[in-house]
Amino acid sequence: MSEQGWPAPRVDGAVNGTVTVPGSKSISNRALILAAISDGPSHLTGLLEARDTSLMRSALVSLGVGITDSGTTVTVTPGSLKGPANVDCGLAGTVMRFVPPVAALADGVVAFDGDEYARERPMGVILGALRTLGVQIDDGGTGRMPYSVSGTGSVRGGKVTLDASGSSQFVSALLLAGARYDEGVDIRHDGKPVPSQPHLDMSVAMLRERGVTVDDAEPNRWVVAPGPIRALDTAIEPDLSNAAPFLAAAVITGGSVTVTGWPAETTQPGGQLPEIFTRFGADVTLGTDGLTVRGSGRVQGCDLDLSEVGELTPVIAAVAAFADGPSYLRGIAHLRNHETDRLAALETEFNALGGDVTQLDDGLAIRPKSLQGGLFHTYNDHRMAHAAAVLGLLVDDLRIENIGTTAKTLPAFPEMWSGLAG
Ligand SMILES: O=C(O)C1=C[C@@H](OP(=O)(O)O)[C@@H](O)[C@H](O)C1
Ligand SMILES: C=C(OP(=O)(O)O)C(=O)O
Repeated sequence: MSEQGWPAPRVDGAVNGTVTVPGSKSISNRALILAAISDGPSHLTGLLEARDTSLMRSALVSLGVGITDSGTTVTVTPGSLKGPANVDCGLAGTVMRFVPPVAALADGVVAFDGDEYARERPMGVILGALRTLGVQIDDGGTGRMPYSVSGTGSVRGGKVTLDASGSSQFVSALLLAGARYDEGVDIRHDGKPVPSQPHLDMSVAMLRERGVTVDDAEPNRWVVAPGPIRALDTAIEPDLSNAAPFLAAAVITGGSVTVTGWPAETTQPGGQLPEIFTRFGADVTLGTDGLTVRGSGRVQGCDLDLSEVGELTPVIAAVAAFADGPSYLRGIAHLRNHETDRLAALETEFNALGGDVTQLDDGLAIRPKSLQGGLFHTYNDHRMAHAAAVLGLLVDDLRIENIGTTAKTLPAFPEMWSGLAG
């Protein structure tokens, strides 16, 4: 199977159906982190069960946090944080960036490592910021994995200036733990714009829901007051970014797909999917049964700024490959720092099927061409696999190398996809 790849289902008509996706990765891992450093036990329902959340759970347990399952409820009980501990980050940005600021509150040494490619993902900005806030860190001067955090049981905190143009996760990481620092945190961003604004809003909203005072009124500045984080029983929203490939199937085949449980309001980047798919020419409605996307049978080329919703890019690129004219996806230079260099990977893999994709300084130009089948490489990137599956609906004999990489955020993806399109 691995050399041959997973045969992507090919359809010769409209894809129609209803899909229920599990919990949001980004909300799940924030809920786990915040519960772990809050003032009492929290009960979480709808928590995502996938590689990234399992790595987060193991990391927190290794620091002394209690996490137990009872039916569909996960109970997180804060404990006194301590090392020594070893944290496996896998390829999860939310683990490699969000856990070090928490480990800094532990008493003892916490060592971090991860997948081979995790060593390529930038860490220097967040490690440097933590040093400024009084934390001792050893990364051998590399600004990358592996690194260790030597905690003393408390962190001074205070003012820090950083360049978060490479990833919003550098800011979110400090926001999530900052209330537990003696002086809180006062973060200023200095550099090109910070991407992924919805994810920053998500961090701020989840802190406020737990009684933390966060001032983000001034652009590029976030001030978190020191104080307790209240425990909170909460239900996690479905992962709207993981809903994207299923909805895209309707857009490109002229079908109709409903995703259940779509929130009326959300801080997830997927909240922008209705607008994006409308731009491509689909009809989108939000009803009591969920969000329904209906393809019109025609996909319009688009010029889109995806800087706020970068993680949606691979699936959007796949939709653009079937448009009636060129598309330009902009504002996403930071995707070169994701699970793989997504701009290079999309260019290489689409073009290997006969496509015409070129990298821009900050994005991709996609000129639709007739595609032929072949083995699509995923580079251990779940969203490359989603993009390939979308292409495979309308391309003969497309095979996906390492479909198992979808386990990062949606282990059931192959069965769910076959169920909808097979
Ligand atoms: O905070 C988060 O949960 C995330 C922030 C974003 O990171 P970048 O700002 O690095 O793109 C996003 O792409 C990632 O999938 C999840
Ligand atoms: C960029 C992503 O993940 P991570 O949380 O590992 O940065 C993603 O899921 O698209």
